[in-house]
Amino acid sequence: STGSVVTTPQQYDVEYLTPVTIGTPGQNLEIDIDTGSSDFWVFSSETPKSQVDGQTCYNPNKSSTAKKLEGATWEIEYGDGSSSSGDVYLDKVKMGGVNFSSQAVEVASKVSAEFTADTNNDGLMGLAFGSINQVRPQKQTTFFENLQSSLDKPLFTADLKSGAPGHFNFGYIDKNAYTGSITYTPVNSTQGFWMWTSPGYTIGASGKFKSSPIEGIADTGTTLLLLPSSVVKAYYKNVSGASYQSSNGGYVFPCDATLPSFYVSVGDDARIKIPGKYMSYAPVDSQGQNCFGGLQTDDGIGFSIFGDVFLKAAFVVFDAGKERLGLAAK
Ligand SMILES: N#Cc1c(N)n[nH]c1N1CCCC1
Repeated sequence: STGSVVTTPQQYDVEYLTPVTIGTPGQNLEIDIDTGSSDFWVFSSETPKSQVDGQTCYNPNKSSTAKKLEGATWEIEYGDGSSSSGDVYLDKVKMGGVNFSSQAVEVASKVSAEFTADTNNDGLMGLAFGSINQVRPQKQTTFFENLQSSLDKPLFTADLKSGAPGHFNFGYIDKNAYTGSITYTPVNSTQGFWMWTSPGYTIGASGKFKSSPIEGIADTGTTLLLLPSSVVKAYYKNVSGASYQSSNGGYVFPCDATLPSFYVSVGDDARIKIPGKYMSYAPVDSQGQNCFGGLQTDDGIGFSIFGDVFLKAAFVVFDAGKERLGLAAK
């Protein structure tokens, strides 16, 4: 089998939302596919009304195929401090034309304010590795892991775009979705993530390559590109008026500043070009005078995060069959 589903950016490409259908009859939700976590959880009939602000809620009591996973509970806290928790049902899940009949659907009986405020987002589908799933007493496998053996190829691809809809595809590589060739690099999944190491980077079209291994995760659920502070400092030295502003929580610069492109090396002789315009995320003031950088530090995380600012510059193959990540220009 193969599947393909459209994913649509929200304002400033802060996140990408993807349609999914749960249960019988189908209940349609919009979720955030997150390759940086491994739980599929949704707003539900069990989420307190005070914590719901327009989200679509999955109601297992209205699904003839829903089965409660007795005794199972889950709770998750993300790196940004947001969190959610609840219990678990098994139900049919369909996305992009592929379906799995007994997917663990983690229904939220509590969500933090960040999720309540994210009014178009009905939940998260984690597509990292099941080893970091938060359901107890028994961890659950992800939607992709459940599909894997029935897919034509044991992989999925992400084609996120700047300010336009893109696609997640399952089980095949769309040759029309990228240019040139795909460079593959090993994935270390021991921490449960799609973790890989870039050999280094280049700042600007005429910049010199800096050999400096950067270990990080390919994470569609993180908006920005989070790299070591030495790299980030070196980049913003090239941006006039840029400074680290603790009040804004990161590097800020005049919105009319010229931003150099940033090249992330992959394997021995390939690199992904992030255009300068992707390196500006959003205005920090209502006048639109100063802008928050799309590149910020990975301080305190323990590894770098190749989030949407990077991923939307590439065609990305998440190849579980060969434990590798493929990257191509597009
Ligand atoms: N923090 C964080 C984070 C991450 N590193 N991957 N996905 C994350 N989130 C998904 C929804 C909220 C945060």
